[in-house]
Amino acid sequence: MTLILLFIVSIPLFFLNFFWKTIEGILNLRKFDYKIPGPPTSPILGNVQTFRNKSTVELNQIFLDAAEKCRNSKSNYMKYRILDKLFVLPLDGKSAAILVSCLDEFSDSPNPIDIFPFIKRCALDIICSAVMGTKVDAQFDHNHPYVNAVEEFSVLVIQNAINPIFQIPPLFWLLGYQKQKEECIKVMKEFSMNVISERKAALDSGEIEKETRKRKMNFLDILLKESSLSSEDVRQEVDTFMFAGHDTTTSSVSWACWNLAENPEVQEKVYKELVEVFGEDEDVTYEKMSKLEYTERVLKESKRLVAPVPMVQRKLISDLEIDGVTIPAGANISISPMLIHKNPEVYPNPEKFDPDRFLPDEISKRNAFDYIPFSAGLRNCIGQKFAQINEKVMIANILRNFRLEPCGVTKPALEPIARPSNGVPVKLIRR
Ligand code: HEM
Repeated sequence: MTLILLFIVSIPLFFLNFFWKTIEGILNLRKFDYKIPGPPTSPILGNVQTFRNKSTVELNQIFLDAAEKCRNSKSNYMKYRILDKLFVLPLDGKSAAILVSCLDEFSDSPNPIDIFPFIKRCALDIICSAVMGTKVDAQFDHNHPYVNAVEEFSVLVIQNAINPIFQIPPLFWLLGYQKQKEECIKVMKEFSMNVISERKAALDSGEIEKETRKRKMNFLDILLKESSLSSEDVRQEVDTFMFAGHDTTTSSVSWACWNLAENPEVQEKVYKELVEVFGEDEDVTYEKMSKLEYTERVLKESKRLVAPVPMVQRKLISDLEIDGVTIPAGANISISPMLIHKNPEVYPNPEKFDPDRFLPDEISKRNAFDYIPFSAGLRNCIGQKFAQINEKVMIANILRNFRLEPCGVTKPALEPIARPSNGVPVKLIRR
């Protein structure tokens, strides 16, 4: 009898324990509710109704937790030094060339092909070799355990951000997602840890020469040189770069392809520029990339039209007054590059795709904060130079080989990274 009683009492306690964090979070948020103008919030549910299928308060929390962790990381300062080095890595023209050969199979087919997964696997290959100095060959080996784990985990993170059901730990667990998440993390951790240990051993034994002028170092080598970092610190940094780098680049290149497909006259101008700069020479060099001025404007305009990171989050450390409304210190706020980029006072006819908005004269008329695809301030994107050069390499390879024709419709999904909801459905016409 006592056992049964104990069992009955323990069930609500068990659930209260699971829910406590959620309840605490809601109570904390409600402290600020009444001071902030905007859609009314209901008890317990808060803004869930308003944000359902759009963005969520939970989404904010995920970003805030990540930012908090990063802020406390001891290698934070170091990242800024690494940035320059990451930029001078040899260009990865090989991965982009593989992308072309993978797409070639579908060229001139009467059926449309979604090129989004191809771009994603190429971005993963590029980032893996730049960050870890290793190959996962995602473009060939679609069943590579690391690649599968990264993809599965990304889906779970997105679901976690947009689906309030995922915020209820017992449900998350009961539906089997917790186990799936843990397995993905295990595979990813083991993979990066193995790469780190092997690289460390090779560096220590002299099998791979330490920093030399001949061999440009990858991100992992630079981290391993920092004696203050434990292997776990290094792993966390590597994983951050992997995750911050590959989905964002995928989104950006995908939208550039889509916008080019939808704007054939712009696409032809890019192709003309590529022919002028490359001629018959296949080699991808920094010099050639710097000459692709029109292509650069196209990529910038594409990130204006669809910001790959639609929102960034901050926690206010002091009161902030905007237009006579005070937002109190401690509030979580979202800043939306997506909305800022569509301000008609700054960008007339904002839905129009017009790369000439990024001619030097036009840029000089605007405030620097009118265009923030990589965010702004101290915590802006650390990989932006690296990202921009790789975007160019991928677009140059695709467009030199294919003409893109749009098929169907695709829209930015309201997720932490603006994935095209319907992929990038195009016809590939061989040049
Ligand atoms: C087109 C591609 C990319 C876009 C649009 C993009 C955009 C962003 C944005 C908006 C942030 C948030 C900053 C904030 O909270 O204010 C960010 C952070 C970050 N990005 Fe990128 N990113 C891209 C590619 C990359 C790449 C390729 C890497 C690594 C090689 C990278 C590494 C990072 C890191 C480490 C952070 C966190 C910085 C910090 O917290 O100090 N990103 N990125």
